[in-house]
Amino acid sequence: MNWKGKNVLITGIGGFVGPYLGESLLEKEAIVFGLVRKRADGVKTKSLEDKGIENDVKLIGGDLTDITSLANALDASDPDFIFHLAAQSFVPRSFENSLETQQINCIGTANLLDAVRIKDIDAKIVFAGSSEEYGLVISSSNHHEQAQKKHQSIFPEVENIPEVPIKESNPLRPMSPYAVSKVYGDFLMRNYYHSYGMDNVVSRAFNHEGAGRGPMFVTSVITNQIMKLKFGEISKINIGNVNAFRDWSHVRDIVKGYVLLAEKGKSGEVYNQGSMRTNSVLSYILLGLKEAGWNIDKIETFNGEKMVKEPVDMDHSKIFGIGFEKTAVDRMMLEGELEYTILDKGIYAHTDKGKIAVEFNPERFRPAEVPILFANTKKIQKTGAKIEYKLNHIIKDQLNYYLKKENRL
Ligand SMILES: C[C@H]1O[C@H](OP(=O)(O)OP(=O)(O)OC[C@H]2O[C@@H](n3cnc4c(=O)[nH]c(N)nc43)[C@H](O)[C@@H]2O)[C@@H](O)[C@@H](O)C1=O
Repeated sequence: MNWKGKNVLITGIGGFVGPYLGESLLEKEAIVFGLVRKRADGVKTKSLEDKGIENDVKLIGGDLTDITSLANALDASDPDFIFHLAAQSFVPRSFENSLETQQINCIGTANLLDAVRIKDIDAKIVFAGSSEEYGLVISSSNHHEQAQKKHQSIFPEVENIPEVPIKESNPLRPMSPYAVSKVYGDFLMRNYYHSYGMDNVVSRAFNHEGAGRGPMFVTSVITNQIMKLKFGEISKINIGNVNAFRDWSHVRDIVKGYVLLAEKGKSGEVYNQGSMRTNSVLSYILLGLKEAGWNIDKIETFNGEKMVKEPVDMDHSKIFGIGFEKTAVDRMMLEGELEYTILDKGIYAHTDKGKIAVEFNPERFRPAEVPILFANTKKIQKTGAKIEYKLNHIIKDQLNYYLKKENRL
């Protein structure tokens, strides 16, 4: 498809993904408009400045919760395509500020859809849904059994049949207000397609990371702390639930997917976006330490219990099709009843440069957790989507970002 001269409106262009998408569409010679929230000191453009595209995108001040501002943004941009990325996207914040999340993510999406409908704008909309919509997913992994049992009471219809890798047809069992808000947007997009013939496509992207990822998300929390360790600014790693598994992609691969969905995605349909690999938070830490120059000999809990018999192959990208039994977390669970020891305290990673403490902080745990996410992306692959970045490339990009002192927090 030729993007030259096409008008594109990106909501949330000032966030993490928006600047990457804006940059990619500018390279294709599209005319990029971006909705940014107005603040007393003007519009927020730091993430666009970091990419050097702040003068190339046409910024429109507005707010999803104010339908008039959306109508104005549609007038100003006359879009052929809309990428609706704007959202309150941090899961813990959605527990603390549930209504704010519903206002922005639910009402905001409804406002955008209605503004497009009422103004009779002929634009294709790509909506940023989320893998969080799947929520409680049944895996065959032993160590998730406890978490699954605990939450099964919320979803009594759950059967114990493994559901990973997760297809688009998987039941949605959202586990946070954020996840519920994305289910709302996902269904409303499709409803407006069925009801009014609007050209709406839903992306359900699994976690995506890279330089500039918000500092509160776990991969930033980890890589920021690893670089601080490296420079002697802290002496240990502070983290929450290391047993969670996520399907982490590079943001650039997901952005390519968004563009392909705009070009080839079918209206009214849903497409997973992810890497088809899954790794634990603990693996991200260990792999991060390795990338930053530490060689890990063994891992043990603070109580001196051994967690792995030998160093683990920490890039699990090849495990698809085999199961997750070979990951560090699974091994430690298979070796004994270590779950509570681990969750309460922490581990030491013994390295060639001394031992590093990884402390599990109960304040970083969530009221409800999504134990595992692992994408089946066969559907989007038919549009030509491919994952190019390996996990260690993503980690390297993030470590390089935090190499700069001014980026470390
Ligand atoms: C696709 C989806 O992706 C993201 O949602 P998320 O998966 O909640 O991302 P996260 O990086 O905050 O957490 C990942 C996992 O890591 C665990 N974890 C442990 N320790 C810490 C910790 O210290 N901080 C954080 N944030 N998480 C921690 C935490 O409990 C969770 O299991 C958003 O972009 C969302 O908008 C979205 O749509």
